[in-house]
Amino acid sequence: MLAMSRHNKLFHQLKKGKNIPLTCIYNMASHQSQFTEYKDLIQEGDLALIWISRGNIKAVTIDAKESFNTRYGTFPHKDMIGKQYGSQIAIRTRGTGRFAFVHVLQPTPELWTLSLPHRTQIVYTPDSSYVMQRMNCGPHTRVLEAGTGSGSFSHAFARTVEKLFTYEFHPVRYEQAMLEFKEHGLLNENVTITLRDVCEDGFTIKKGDKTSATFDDEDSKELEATAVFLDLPAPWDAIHHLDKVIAQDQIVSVCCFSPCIEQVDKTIESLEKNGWANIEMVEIQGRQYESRRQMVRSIEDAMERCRDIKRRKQEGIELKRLRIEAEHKGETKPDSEPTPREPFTEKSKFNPFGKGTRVKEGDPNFKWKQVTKIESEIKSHTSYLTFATKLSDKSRRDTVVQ
Ligand SMILES: C[S@@+](CC[C@H](N)C(=O)[O-])C[C@H]1O[C@@H](n2cnc3c(N)ncnc32)[C@H](O)[C@@H]1O
Repeated sequence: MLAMSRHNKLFHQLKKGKNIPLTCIYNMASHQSQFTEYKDLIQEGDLALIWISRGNIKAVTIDAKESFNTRYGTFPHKDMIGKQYGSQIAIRTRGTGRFAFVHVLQPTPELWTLSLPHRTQIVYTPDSSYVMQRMNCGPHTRVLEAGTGSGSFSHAFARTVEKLFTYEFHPVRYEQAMLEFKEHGLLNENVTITLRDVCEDGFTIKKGDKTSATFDDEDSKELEATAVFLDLPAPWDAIHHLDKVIAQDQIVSVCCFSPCIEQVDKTIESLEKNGWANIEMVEIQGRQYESRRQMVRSIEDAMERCRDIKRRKQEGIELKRLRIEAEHKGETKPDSEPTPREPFTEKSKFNPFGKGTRVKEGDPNFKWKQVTKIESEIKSHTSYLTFATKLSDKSRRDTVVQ
């Protein structure tokens, strides 16, 4: 059995549609976020990501009494405790007695994106990293995100920005994301999640709303957002609500993530109508670049190749003539075959244009240059990214200018 933390148990209950009181979520043992604080050693209670193979990473809560099961065998958590994050843990496999191993990794937003439980489509790192740098996200950025979905992008924002206000209108997804953020120590840090249809009701967070925000004397939260990320089916319906909640005296960036060009069209229309500027649409296309060595060929090689073609042609003509003659004489084979050709070059019949003896890439007997080969297929298109900026208060402030 996989180790089942309290988090996982609550998660299962949520999946079965059971109502879990918020107090229960809040009372869960809170700890510092492993997503923002790095540590060296694996400890009891840690959230660890177990790398089994590329594309197979599992999240577990380390518990000395539990084990991590794979098809190759069982890895007791107690063998992991006290080891450095990144360590390889090996066991003897059942039956064969050979070794099987996993690596225990510290959670990062990038690894979480690869291992999280999918409740929706998610934003992957090639997009999220580009969006964050385009919107100049840093330790002073205050971000509005809708919808939260599976919380993939929320984890990346949470590591970088001052404050993240994320909104989700699906009640079960809201509860699940809230639970996950709490478990990952993000609610204590800089993340607020609110149950909200942002297209209908905008972004303002008030006392009495269903939200993880806590209130002291104030009736509503001051959002003062400087960046907005909308991953919604109809972002154009949310844009007119932004004026109330974005910073007035700073350049605010917005990015809308939409899979269809028709959505981009409607979004741009709404951005223009609501006074957003510098509108630009970007598509991220991911390709693998492979570093290879290519043989450097000289003019002499090319000439030798031409001579070789000519020689082969003449040999072919001669052979054909001999065969016709043999046929006339009623023989099956010609009396004589053309004399064998000379080797192409001194380097043992090597033909630098592909035919003949194969040469291993990098063979020190030949000259090579480093080249890049790209995959012809584009794999990672997920959505179009529409960016825009807005500066609401354009008045000159002499104190700042002086
Ligand atoms: C594609 S998912 C977002 C995935 C997220 N960006 C991630 O990386 O995990 C879109 C989410 O938006 C939510 N949503 C759709 N319309 C909404 C609205 N008007 N207000 C708030 N959330 C909404 C959906 O319930 C869904 O969970």
